[in-house]
Amino acid sequence: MKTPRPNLPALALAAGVPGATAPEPAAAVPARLLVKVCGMRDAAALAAIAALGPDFLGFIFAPKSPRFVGDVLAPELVRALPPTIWKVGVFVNETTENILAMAHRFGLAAVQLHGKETPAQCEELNEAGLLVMKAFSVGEAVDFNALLPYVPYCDFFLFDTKGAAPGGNGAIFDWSLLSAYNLPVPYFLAGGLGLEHAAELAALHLPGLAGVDLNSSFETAPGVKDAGRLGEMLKALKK
Ligand SMILES: O=C(O)c1ccccc1NCC(=O)[C@H](O)[C@H](O)COP(=O)(O)O
Repeated sequence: MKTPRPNLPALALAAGVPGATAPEPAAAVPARLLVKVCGMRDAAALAAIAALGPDFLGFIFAPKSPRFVGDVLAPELVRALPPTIWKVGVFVNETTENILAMAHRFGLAAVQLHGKETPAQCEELNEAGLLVMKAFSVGEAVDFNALLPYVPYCDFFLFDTKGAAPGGNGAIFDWSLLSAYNLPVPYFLAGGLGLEHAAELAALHLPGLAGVDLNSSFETAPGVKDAGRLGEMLKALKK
């Protein structure tokens, strides 16, 4: 059974995706940054954070991460989240078979590939009906040409700070590196984003920027998100 996908046209419009069409004027959302809260692991906070209305919630299925879902979070809790929120499984160099099994078990509508996944694997997952986000680590420079083979199979890219771990390093990178972005895939900005960046992010204009990814800066412990601080951030970003 396919997991129902939230309203992609409305999200695409919000993100300024080229060629996105309005589903109905009433359903169109004002232009604003999409928000993904990543690394959800704490059952106690899940409902409170979902109630804040993030566009995407990320669940990490990389065993080495301190935010690894493992057996900590019951699949039913994830499946029961409102259908308006995209449930994203975050994977690092996982097989397509295992990704699809987890997507089915947790009712995931989207996958974020945070390792060395190939365009062919993105294509397989896209053909399986999942929204595909491919993450790329950013150091001193970005070679956008290297991303070209991924363009046909990805709904979003995600640019994250290069660090010791594949993700969740809690450090920002030089966002001005993205001012030369010229590909048709919208992207999320990730890496160490915190409340202190809210005003700058709300005013940020970068080609292709669709949303922001929030993670370790909003935690009291790895995987334990602070709903109060996240609420403040969402409010600031939606102004
Ligand atoms: O967060 C993790 O532990 C993680 C581990 C392995 C792969 C990906 C991971 N996170 C994916 C994300 O999208 C994070 O939100 C992103 O890396 C930014 O995290 P942070 O720097 O903590 O804001």
